[in-house]
This record gives sequence, structure tokens and C-alpha cells, in this order.
Amino acid sequence: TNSTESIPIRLNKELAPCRQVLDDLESHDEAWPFLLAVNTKQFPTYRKVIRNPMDLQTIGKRLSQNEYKSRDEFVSDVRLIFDNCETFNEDNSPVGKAGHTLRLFFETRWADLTSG
Ligand SMILES: Cc1ncccc1N[C@@H](C)c1ccc2c(c1)OCCCO2
Repeated sequence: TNSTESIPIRLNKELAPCRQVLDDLESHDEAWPFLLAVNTKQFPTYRKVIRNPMDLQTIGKRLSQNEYKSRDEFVSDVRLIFDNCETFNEDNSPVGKAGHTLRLFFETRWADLTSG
């Protein structure tokens, strides 16, 4: 099993807010454009324009596989989702608006969970 016993307490403590905020993001009404990797057959230009794609499922896998060595690495991947969204989508498009809404939700929730 992927037990947490083998992870140093410090790291385990570090990553608890990451799991919490990821759960909150995934269950947010505006998360729908970001739950899974953008389908490159549906959006053939996406990988030309966006060099480092990111999505919430990928972040969840990295978290579960202990690929994040710090909170900062986790936060960078979350912000990458929203930066990619701004690069590819008009601000007033449905996806663009969802990105702005979810970014504000993330930054607010993250501050509450970590500066507590
Ligand atoms: C975050 C993002 N950035 C750029 C393009 C797509 C996406 N997300 C994907 C999941 C998506 C969003 C909107 C969509 C869509 C799929 O299905 C095709 C029909 C129109 O609605």
C-alpha cells in the first residue's frame, strides 16, 4: 500500500494542505475545464501554444506518488493551470472566466490553509 508511514513527518505535515486544497478545487463548480488534461485531438493547436500543460488529475497523481518535495512545487503546478488558461483562452470566454474564478478561489483557500 502507499502508506504514509514511510514519509517523514515534516513532509507529511507539509503536504496535508496540498491534499485539502486539491480536494476543494476538484469539487468546485468552475473546475470542469481543469479536471483532466486538455484533449489535443479536440484542440490540435494546444500543445503548440502551451509548452507545459497541467491539470488537476495530473497534480493528484504527483501528490499521491510523492513527487512534490515542497509546497512550493505543488503551488507552482496549480498556478500553471491558470496561467495556461489565460494564455489560451479569452478572459471573457466561459473557460477564461472559470480560470479567473478558480484562481481566486485557490489563492484565498491556500492562504487560509497555510498562513493560519
Ligand atoms: C482548460 C482548457 N483550456 C483550453 C482548451 C480547453 C480546456 N479545457 C477542456 C477540458 C475543455 C474546455 C471547454 C470545452 C471543452 C473542453 O470541450 C469541447 C467543447 C467546448 O468546451
